[in-house]
Amino acid sequence: MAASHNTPVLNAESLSVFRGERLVLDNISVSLAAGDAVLLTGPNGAGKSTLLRVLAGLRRPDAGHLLWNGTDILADRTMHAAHIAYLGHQDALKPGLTLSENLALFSRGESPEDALADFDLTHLADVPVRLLSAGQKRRAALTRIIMARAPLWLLDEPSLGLDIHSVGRLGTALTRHRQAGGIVIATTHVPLPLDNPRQLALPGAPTGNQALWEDQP
Ligand SMILES: Nc1ncnc2c1ncn2[C@@H]1O[C@H](COP(=O)(O)OP(=O)(O)OP(=O)(O)O)[C@@H](O)[C@H]1O
Repeated sequence: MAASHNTPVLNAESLSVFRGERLVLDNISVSLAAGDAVLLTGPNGAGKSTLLRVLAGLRRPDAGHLLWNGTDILADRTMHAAHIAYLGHQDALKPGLTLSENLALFSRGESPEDALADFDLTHLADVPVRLLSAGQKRRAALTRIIMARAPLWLLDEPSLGLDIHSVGRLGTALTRHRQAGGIVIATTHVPLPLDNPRQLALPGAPTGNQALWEDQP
């Protein structure tokens, strides 16, 4: 079943974020409407994952505004959580549960069969996730994204560890999501199977004192 969304619009306006004492994101603005896709690129440490986490409402920006259909995301992060499907570097699966059991945790009432088939995982449905390979786990995490039925996909290096066939399946899922009115924002260091994405290139760290780091969520 295709997702259907009411012409969502995401506006990020003049976002700035410090990590430790370093300004990682400096006055970043981006606006996306239904069907849009943006690739976040830039060198290691440029702030791509940080920006995704801010867009997901998982981290508060130090300056700027974040609006979903004109409403401040930070005013109601629980509400925003229903709009997003977030794929981080970790696959966020419970290793002791089977693939089906994991997906049941994210299901909004529908069976996982179609989403499992989308990533050729049907034959692994009853296998505990701890026994899956890295690429199989990544495919499982992408299956979870599909099952979230959320309009805004925030994907941190979604093709990491995928074989060529799975990259093709990812492309199909991305296209279908956009055709249904969804939005995709993805970080990547490699080409992704996305038609006509816009690109937001983050410049990366200036050379300078990096000894000011402190651990932050
Ligand atoms: N927990 C943390 N506490 C403080 N600073 C952090 C923390 N995690 C990351 N940083 C810093 O924030 C900056 C941006 O990191 P981020 O992970 O967003 O970069 P990235 O562009 O996604 O990098 P990569 O391409 O390596 O995945 C880096 O300089 C990093 O050192």
